[in-house]
Amino acid sequence: MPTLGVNIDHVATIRQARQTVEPDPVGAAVLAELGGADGITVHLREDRRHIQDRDVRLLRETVRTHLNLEMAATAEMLAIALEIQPDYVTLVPERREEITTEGGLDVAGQLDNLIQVVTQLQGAGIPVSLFVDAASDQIKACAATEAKFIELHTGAYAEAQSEVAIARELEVLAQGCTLAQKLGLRVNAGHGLTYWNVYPVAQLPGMEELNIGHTIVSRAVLVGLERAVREMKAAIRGG
Ligand SMILES: CC(=O)[C@@H](O)[C@H](O)COP(=O)(O)O
Ligand SMILES: NCC(=O)COP(=O)(O)O
Repeated sequence: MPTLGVNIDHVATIRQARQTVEPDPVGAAVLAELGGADGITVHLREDRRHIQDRDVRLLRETVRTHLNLEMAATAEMLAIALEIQPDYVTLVPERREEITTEGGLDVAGQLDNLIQVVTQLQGAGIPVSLFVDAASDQIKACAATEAKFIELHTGAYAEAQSEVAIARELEVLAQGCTLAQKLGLRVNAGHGLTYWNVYPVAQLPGMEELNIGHTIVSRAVLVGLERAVREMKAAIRGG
């Protein structure tokens, strides 16, 4: 059964709506861990629309499970990661105009750059995960970078409407999961997962960790973060 990385980006979204100091993502991480989170994930975006550098620095000191820093593969973010030393880094694509992450990282199209970034991070003792679509060319390119993990982008599965489309997208994820493991990659997944669609993804053989944020924070606004995390852990178990 996969573990749960709770992405607390959107706690910071509420804070940034007023450019104020609450709710504090650092406090949210404590409550998420009390609710059973196996890790904390934050996306330090180039535009700082939600998580701030201050949040990442404090989370490094306070997170008791593991801290996963999502970031673009840029010189700025590489320097921050090497300084703060998260438990692992997930390299994700970023476009300023996007509402949220729209697709997987094009590893095949920027292999030389990503090999350099992965080598520097893992050389500094920080394992790297690459956030990719479950496309065989992308997964093969991930293996070429010698990154330890991939994170399968579950957006297409989450957005599928019909039973046929859901089944098709789940099969794509399953094939990607199998190929990745054959190539020696460890497999995580995330993006758009909810209490209602998470269980089939959790069931994929070899799935290690699910990174889930928006749906948990959405529920937490109504019932509290500890309970929202506890209920997501149960949903992952099929409860
Ligand atoms: C990579 C991914 O799917 C999310 O973890 C990412 O954080 C989405 O960006 P926002 O949190 O800004 O929506
Ligand atoms: N990488 C996925 C993640 O961290 C959370 O994505 P979402 O659940 O907020 O869509």
